[in-house]
Amino acid sequence: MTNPLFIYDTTLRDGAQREGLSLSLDDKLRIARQLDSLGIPFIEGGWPGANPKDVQFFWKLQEEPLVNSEVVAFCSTRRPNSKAAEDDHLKAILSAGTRWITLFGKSWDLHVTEGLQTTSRENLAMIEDTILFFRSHGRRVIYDAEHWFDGYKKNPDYALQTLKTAAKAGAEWLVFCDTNGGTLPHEITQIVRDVIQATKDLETPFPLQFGIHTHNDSGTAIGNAIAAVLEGVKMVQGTINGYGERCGNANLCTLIPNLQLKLDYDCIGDEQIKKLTEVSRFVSEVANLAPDDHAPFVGLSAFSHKGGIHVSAVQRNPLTYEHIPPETIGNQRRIVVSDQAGLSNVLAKARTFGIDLDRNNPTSRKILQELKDLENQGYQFEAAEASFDLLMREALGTRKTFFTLKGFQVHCDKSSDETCHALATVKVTVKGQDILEAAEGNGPVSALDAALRKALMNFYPMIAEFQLRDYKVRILDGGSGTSAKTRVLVESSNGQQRWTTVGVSTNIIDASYQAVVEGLEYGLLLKQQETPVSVVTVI
Ligand SMILES: CC(=O)SCCNC(=O)CCNC(=O)[C@H](O)C(C)(C)COP(=O)(O)OP(=O)(O)OC[C@H]1O[C@@H](n2cnc3c(N)ncnc32)[C@H](O)[C@@H]1OP(=O)(O)O
Ligand SMILES: CC(=O)C(=O)O
Repeated sequence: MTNPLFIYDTTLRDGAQREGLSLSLDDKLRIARQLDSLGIPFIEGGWPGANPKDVQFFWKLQEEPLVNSEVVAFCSTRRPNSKAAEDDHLKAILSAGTRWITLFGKSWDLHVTEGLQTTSRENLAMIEDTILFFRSHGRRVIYDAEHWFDGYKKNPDYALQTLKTAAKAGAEWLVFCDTNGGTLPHEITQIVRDVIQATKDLETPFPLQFGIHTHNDSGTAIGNAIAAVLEGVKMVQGTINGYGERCGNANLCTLIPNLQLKLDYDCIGDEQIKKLTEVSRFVSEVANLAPDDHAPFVGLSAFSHKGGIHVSAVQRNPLTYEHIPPETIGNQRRIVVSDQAGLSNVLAKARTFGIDLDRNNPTSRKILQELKDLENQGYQFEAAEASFDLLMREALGTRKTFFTLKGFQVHCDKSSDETCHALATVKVTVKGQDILEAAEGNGPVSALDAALRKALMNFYPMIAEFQLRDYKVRILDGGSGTSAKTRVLVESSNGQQRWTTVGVSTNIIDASYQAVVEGLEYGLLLKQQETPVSVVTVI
């Protein structure tokens, strides 16, 4: 490593302080193993003693240790007017069995007097005593200087005393924390520069190393961390997907590529950085939070091209509209079709569907025109690529007819016990036979879906595997009241793949019907397809 930078992940501790995020013991262990495989040097696992789950987490890792990463226990300094050696909270930290402990202490005198309700002198004693206690038990200490920047701005002399106390007591890393997230990058630059200068001649048991821990309350967590790195800090703390207290922490999925690919620091291996997108999505899945499609580097849309001008150019040379090759961090380029499209979008999309289409084929323009006309009527194909694939096949005369719809009826009634019942009847022609089927459902769409499946099941038994996974409705021109147009997006699945179809009508049942029918048709088409097409998401 020529330019090492130590990444410190706190997803399992500060990340878990995000409102709405709750990780079970098993979730924490699964995430830790992913971070380990990513080669993150330090993983903060939690605060042993704060809750039973965090205690068990460390015990489990003692049984099956991580391979690449150091797991770190987190805690505060001892309580005021006590002894570290007699503090049960600190004993619980030792029992976690980690080599490294991260200890946070107060840098801001306001927190000492108001938060801890103690004296400035006692706070220094708490920092020193706790670090000496851990060192006497052979532990290595990272010192998180909580509220560093706010404390330094208000009372630089006292803030420096706290930091020097930690360094002299034997903390190996001093981490500047922007705990309230209110600091801006130019302030970080100046303060980090001044403090490194002010401590350069300090006599300490270990050579001093500095770190940075930023929060995103001002939207500058990434810029702040980079500013500190450019001033010489060698540890960067953050979380996967930027999860964390309030507005979150510095997002490691953004920081790592910036530091490694643009600033040439060695953070994780070149092969491991290719797993970043996968790890980001894995963590959001385990955390049960929808992934941010527009997240830099790892978001689904981070390398999606929608405007026709962009698509045309990016196909000639990706550098025209991409800041890095998406594969570097395991993401991929996507071409989106919409009313912003040009012929380039249509041709690129055709290729991903396995359809042979070129610029000189007059059908290409016809498809583009139809796309724009339908989008003008309210269809949205960027979210419903399966319907766009069917539209192309229709235009080219290659759309296969699995069944022909003759019509449907839906009855809904609400009984005196307040429950709603729906009954749907469908008429279809399949392989030359006319079929009439009826089914009930808890609503008109589920009744229609059930009746259609019943009608088709004998001819296409694979329909039993298909599921309607998601159903989204949007009113397009709300000002028109009950005659407004409705767009329905239906996501279907066959257990291995997912695809989305769209329907638009002034009647919500008709719009749903179009989307459900195309969903079934596309599922049947996929079963016939020899090679998988990229319109579907592999589950
Ligand atoms: C900047 C950060 O993110 S720090 C991490 C914050 N994370 C968390 O708080 C999550 C885990 N915390 C917990 O489970 C609990 O708060 C515990 C177990 C730590 C403490 O619980 P309790 O004993 O019930 O105390 P409570 O949460 O009400 O208050 C915090 C106490 O810690 C004290 N404290 C705060 N910071 C420090 C510090 N650096 N050193 C010593 N004590 C501290 C406070 O003064 C307060 O003490 P008091 O109880 O004597 O008033
Ligand atoms: C330690 C920590 O999480 C903070 O100061 O934000």
